[in-house]
Amino acid sequence: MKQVVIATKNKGKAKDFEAIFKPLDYEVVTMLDIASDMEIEETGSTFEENAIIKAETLSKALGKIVIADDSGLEVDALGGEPGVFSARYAGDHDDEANIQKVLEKLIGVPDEERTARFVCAIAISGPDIETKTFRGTCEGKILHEKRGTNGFGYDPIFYVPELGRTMAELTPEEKGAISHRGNAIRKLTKELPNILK
Ligand SMILES: O=c1[nH]c(=O)c2ncn([C@@H]3O[C@H](COP(=O)(O)OP(=O)(O)OP(=O)(O)O)[C@@H](O)[C@H]3O)c2[nH]1
Ligand SMILES: [Mg+2]
Repeated sequence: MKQVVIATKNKGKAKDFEAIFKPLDYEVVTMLDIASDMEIEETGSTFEENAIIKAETLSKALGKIVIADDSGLEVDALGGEPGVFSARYAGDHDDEANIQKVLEKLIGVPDEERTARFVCAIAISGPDIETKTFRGTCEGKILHEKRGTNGFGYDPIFYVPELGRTMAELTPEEKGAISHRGNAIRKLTKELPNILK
């Protein structure tokens, strides 16, 4: 089976990528499998900058084509926070603390003003290709409490109006069909023949 290497250590993202790439006959390999000791500092101020840092760093280390994902939640009533700091908003990769911080900051904010979006920047980098990025988004609303147990991060408080469910109430395949990550990857796969030529 063909392999796709993803510069991530996030198990939740890895599952999302598997749901999207398996139907395309790709095996997903992540840093958890091949570079678990490697730390990549995310010093960028945009999702795109961080995705490029991750893709280029791992690609140079492996000498292979690598895809990276930098993503996060933008809450309108919080001026776009947590944004690029989504993974470390309250505690480093502490999903529960991060969720509670968003919910506390939104106390008193009425439903119609709880609009938000997930953003995902995918970067692809490789020895013989020019680094490129693709952005996918997914619009939704922040609930007052958690619902559902699938997914990761802020999924339990992110309500998708068109589906009447939170991201954490979707299967990985349902999430991939509408998510920021799925949308960014679909843009990438459309361009892949031009990138790899
Ligand atoms: O509910 C969510 N559903 C999603 O689909 C999603 N995508 C991103 N996020 C949040 O944004 C951070 C990314 O930060 P991030 O891009 O730096 O990734 P990360 O540090 O977790 O892993 P890595 O890929 O950098 O190794 C994550 O940790 C989450 O808090 C999501 N939350
Ligand atoms: Mg990260």
